[in-house]
Amino acid sequence: MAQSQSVLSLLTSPTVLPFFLLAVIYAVLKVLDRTDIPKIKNLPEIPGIPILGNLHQLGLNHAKVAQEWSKKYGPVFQVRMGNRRIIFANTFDSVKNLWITNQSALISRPMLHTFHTVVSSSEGFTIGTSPWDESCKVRRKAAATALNRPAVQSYMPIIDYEATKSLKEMLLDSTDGEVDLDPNAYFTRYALSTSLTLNYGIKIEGNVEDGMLKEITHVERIVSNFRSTSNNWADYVPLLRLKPGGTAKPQEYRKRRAVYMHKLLNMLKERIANGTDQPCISGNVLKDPEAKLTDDEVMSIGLTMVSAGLDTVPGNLIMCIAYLSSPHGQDIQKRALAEINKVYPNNDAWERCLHEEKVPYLTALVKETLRFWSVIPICLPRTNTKPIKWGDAVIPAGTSFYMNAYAAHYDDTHFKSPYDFNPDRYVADDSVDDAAASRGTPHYGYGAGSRMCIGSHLANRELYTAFLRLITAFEVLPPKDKKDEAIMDAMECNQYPTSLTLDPKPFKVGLRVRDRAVVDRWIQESEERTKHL
Ligand code: HEM
Repeated sequence: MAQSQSVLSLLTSPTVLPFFLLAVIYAVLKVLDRTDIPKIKNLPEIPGIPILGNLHQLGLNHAKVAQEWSKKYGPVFQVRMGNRRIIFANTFDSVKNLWITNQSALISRPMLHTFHTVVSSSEGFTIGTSPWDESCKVRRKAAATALNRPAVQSYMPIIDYEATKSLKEMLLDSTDGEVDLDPNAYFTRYALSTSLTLNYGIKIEGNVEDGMLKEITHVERIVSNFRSTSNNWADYVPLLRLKPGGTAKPQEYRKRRAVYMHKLLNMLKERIANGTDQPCISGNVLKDPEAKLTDDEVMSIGLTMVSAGLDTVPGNLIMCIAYLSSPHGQDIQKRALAEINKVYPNNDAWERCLHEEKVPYLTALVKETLRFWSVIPICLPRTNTKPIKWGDAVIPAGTSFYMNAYAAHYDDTHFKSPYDFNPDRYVADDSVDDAAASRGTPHYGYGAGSRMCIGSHLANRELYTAFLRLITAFEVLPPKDKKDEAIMDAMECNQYPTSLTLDPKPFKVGLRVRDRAVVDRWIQESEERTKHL
């Protein structure tokens, strides 16, 4: 006791105290400054500062800043985001090497504080946010089977119904081209209602003002921001988690999400009990005595289905429509219509597109949209379960990897004139210089490798059908008022550049119906075909 008192008085004596305090501060800084993975040898590192690392330098637009850094530091480099070491890959070939050549090692996902600990504390994780384990494997397999090519073909009546509903509403709301429209809400409903019908057999019955549509869209958008790799500094700097009230917003949105997720599942369970349910993915799992999925796993598939296509499908659709309204977009529409008419001279494309994808230029338009607009500029993060070699560097297991899909999509060593919107780059025609892009991996819009998007067949069919029907029904024109014009740049058009998925700034387009009588007939035929839904 006497000894510890004398140590205390020595430490607090005026000559020793300043040095003691400095030593304490140094020790605390050393602890706070530690990273999950030590500096990796033989891999360029972006110079940063203690504790924050490079977090502050990455600013509001990580994809752009990292793209700039890659010009000086090379395609792959390490950064420190607070206490995490992250590998950024920024070119087409470096992504291919890490994500595809090393796909068995790069199979897991890191956990981030805001999303995994706060937002997901009750309803669990989606498939796309789950680290790789037995449960993730089972859920991914169940969802992938329900979203494979033949399964998606059987869902085409739903896409027929939803595409018709949205285009009909746009036709009426634009009063035959007099009123310019923001296409966002129409295609958000298209994507969400399709996913809900597939998963729960429940569709959004109302128009674009529907309450459930608005609530799910708003909550999922905010939740997507909590998933963002750049939005939440508390994910990287643990000290910030102590900030009073810091988790209030994530918790509020967790609760709001829980309300509709449980409501949807309970509605389905009730319908199964009454024998009034429609065939659907969660229903199949709930009714299958062989299915070995727990209630939490069924909830996880539901969460995945609700959220996965909600920003991504409409983001691509509406930004392509934005482009079509531009002066160059007028030429693209003319070319697309000519190609459609060539394949379908009898005016039956509206119906035939449900069974086949026979217009290569439209398939190319879908691919170019996914590349050009890069709606997930920094792909969902990965972590490696085994060491990965990059040049002379060995990246240890457990390191986080961020794919800069935006930079890879605008990599001029892979794409000719990447800043031009040019569907022809994906038309398999040898006269086009980078037609090679149409073979192999065309783009990273759906990610790459072992945890690539499993909804890509569904999304491709949703995009192809909507584009074909839109272009055959309407001329997409610039808005009458210049201030309503969309911004034709994948980064500048984003109202929240820190969000995980592109959140387009509002804009409007004009829609002039090509032939009202023909479009009315197509709508009527679709409504007749899908009246059982
Ligand atoms: C145009 C629309 C879509 C885009 C651009 C898109 C994009 C992506 C991307 C970039 C990833 C991460 C892949 C990776 O890490 O390599 C992903 C994962 C995923 N997507 Fe999509 N997606 C779309 C639509 C959908 C739809 C409609 C569904 C299902 C209804 C879906 C289900 C999933 C799932 C389950 C994962 C996680 C896969 C895993 O972690 O193993 N996606 N998506």
